[in-house]
Amino acid sequence: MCLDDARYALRVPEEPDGDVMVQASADSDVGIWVRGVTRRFGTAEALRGIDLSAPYGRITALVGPNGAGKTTLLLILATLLTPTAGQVRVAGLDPVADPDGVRSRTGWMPDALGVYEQLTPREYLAFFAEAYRIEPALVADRVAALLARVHLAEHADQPVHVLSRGQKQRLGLARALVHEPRVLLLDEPAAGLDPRSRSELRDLLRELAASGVAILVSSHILAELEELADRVVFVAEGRTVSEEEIAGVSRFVVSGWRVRALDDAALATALAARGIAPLGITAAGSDLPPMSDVDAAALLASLVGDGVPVIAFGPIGGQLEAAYLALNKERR
Ligand SMILES: Nc1ncnc2c1ncn2[C@@H]1O[C@H](COP(=O)(O)OP(=O)(O)OP(=O)(O)O)[C@@H](O)[C@H]1O
Repeated sequence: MCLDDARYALRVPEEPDGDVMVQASADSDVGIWVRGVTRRFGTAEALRGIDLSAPYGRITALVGPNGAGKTTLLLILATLLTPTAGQVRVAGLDPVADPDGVRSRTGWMPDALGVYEQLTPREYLAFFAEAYRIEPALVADRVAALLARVHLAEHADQPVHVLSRGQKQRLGLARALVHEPRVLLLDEPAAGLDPRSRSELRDLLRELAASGVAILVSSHILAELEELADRVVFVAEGRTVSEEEIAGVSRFVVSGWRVRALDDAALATALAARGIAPLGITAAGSDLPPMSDVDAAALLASLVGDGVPVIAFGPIGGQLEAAYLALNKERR
């Protein structure tokens, strides 16, 4: 078990399940609200000015290169680090002034989960439920429901050390949910998960968002975040570079579009007739030069209208990846 995990669970408020008034604030309609946050470690500036919002009911992706400050920010939101300057509200509360209040409303899943290897998943979750002061009569049912929800019911009574990495990851998610948080912070939650587990994680996070939870998730797997998230916050060198709706990131597409058809010859003929020369042709499809969303939509419609059996048409590398690369290019 890592120290942060123990500190996090054990410093919880006296009555997290009670009707605690959420501190009124202009920003209490968003789960997470961050303005001008900086954090220094000695002379190193890990965060130099982060702004972001993560609304309730939505999944916000935190995207940035190695060392951008994502984990530092998540630790601040989880009350495990204090900011050097700036304002932070999590579930309407200030993590520095009211860390216990924030912890009672926040689920935190770090990238490397420390677990008590000798406990079983059932015992492990019951331990955290107790640490969060869940009503004892409710613990067994809540733990059983969580184990089923993360597909660990059949391993519920084996020691944690026999679980695979992916199964431990799912146990970590169950732990983050044990006190039914309103805000969920996930650092690289899909690391170590196989494709099926990733898709189940996606479904579970979508369900939680639909029930009103504000979710902030960092990951390097952009294609996956693109399917999962509603919004994205790009960070680099400790600063927010851009905050976007996923639906709007297509405006960043710079690297071109990829089209694939069941009939390669028909596609080649149709493109040539429109004066479009592919930049390259691979098994993945024909790579076309950059064009606007509107032009891409018109081209797709006209190819389909002419009977070309198109089976895929989209930005090369995915919209989020294209936006990420475009932003990095702008910055250079
Ligand atoms: N305790 C610390 N002491 C000194 N520097 C630190 C400390 N923690 C983080 N940093 C520095 O702060 C910067 C941001 O680190 P952070 O771990 O937040 O980045 P990240 O975006 O999560 O990176 P990654 O994607 O690689 O996990 C890095 O330059 C890192 O070296």
